Amino acid sequence: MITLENVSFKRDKVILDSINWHVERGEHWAILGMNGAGKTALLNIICGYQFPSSGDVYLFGKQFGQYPWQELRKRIGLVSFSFSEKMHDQLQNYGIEVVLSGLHASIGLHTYPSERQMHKAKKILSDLGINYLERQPYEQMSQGEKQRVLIGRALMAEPEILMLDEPCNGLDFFSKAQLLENVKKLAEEQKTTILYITHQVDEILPAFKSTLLLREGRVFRAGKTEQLLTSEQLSEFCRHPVTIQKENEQYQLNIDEYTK
Ligand SMILES: Nc1ncnc2c1ncn2[C@@H]1O[C@H](COP(=O)(O)OP(=O)(O)OP(=O)(O)O)[C@@H](O)[C@H]1O
Repeated sequence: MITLENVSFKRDKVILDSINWHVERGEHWAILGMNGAGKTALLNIICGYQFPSSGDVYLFGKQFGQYPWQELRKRIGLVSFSFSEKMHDQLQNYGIEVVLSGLHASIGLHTYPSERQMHKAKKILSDLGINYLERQPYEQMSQGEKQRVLIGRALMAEPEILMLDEPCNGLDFFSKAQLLENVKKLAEEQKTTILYITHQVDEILPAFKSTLLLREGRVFRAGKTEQLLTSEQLSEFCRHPVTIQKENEQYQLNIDEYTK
């Protein structure tokens, strides 16, 4: 579904360095890395918002550069902070309108929705447990509510890949739990492949069976989450001793020096 072969992305410095990565349909991946590791750059390359400096990118079996990427991009739902920053056109819009705008993968609602589309948007809000936001202006929503409405917006076009770029940033623990519950449900439904970017191990849900550890623009490890999220692997990844514990299916990371 997604294949990256020796993909590098350079500006005044190397941002991604010889990335090799393969995602199969139906897999759910967590992409874990520190600030500046290149996680967002990686998503931007896959979506074709940034062009690789070298290497090959394949999406849905098509090679980047050989196919109109804007067509392929429609099959991806992207929820990212930088995107939500561009939502000023939507500020006055109700939750239902924001979700409906996802139909055309564009900002703003350009055509009047059909009854079927309206029904679908309402069902999405209901499935996400946020029907109460249907008639609430986007600008009046909390950060957590905005994020969940934006996930709804991404789902409107029935994406084959759902990319969530640090969706819990800025959320309180309750909003975070609600959002993660939504993501868990989506992952279990298996209708879409999920790529979930985070810096926090406690957001790596059991449904994310695969994890990519990205460090300084390189793949440190990619593989089965349960084999990678160990104290040993993450201490090497962080270049600092850390302890990983798993309680109630949730990973916790403690930085050893500070806890002893
Ligand atoms: N188009 C660009 N031009 C120049 N530098 C860039 C560009 N895109 C990313 N960078 C730089 O590359 C590095 C990786 O950025 P990126 O946003 O991908 O990191 P990240 O892993 O998503 O970080 P964070 O967790 O802080 O969001 C950063 O140092 C960033 O400033």
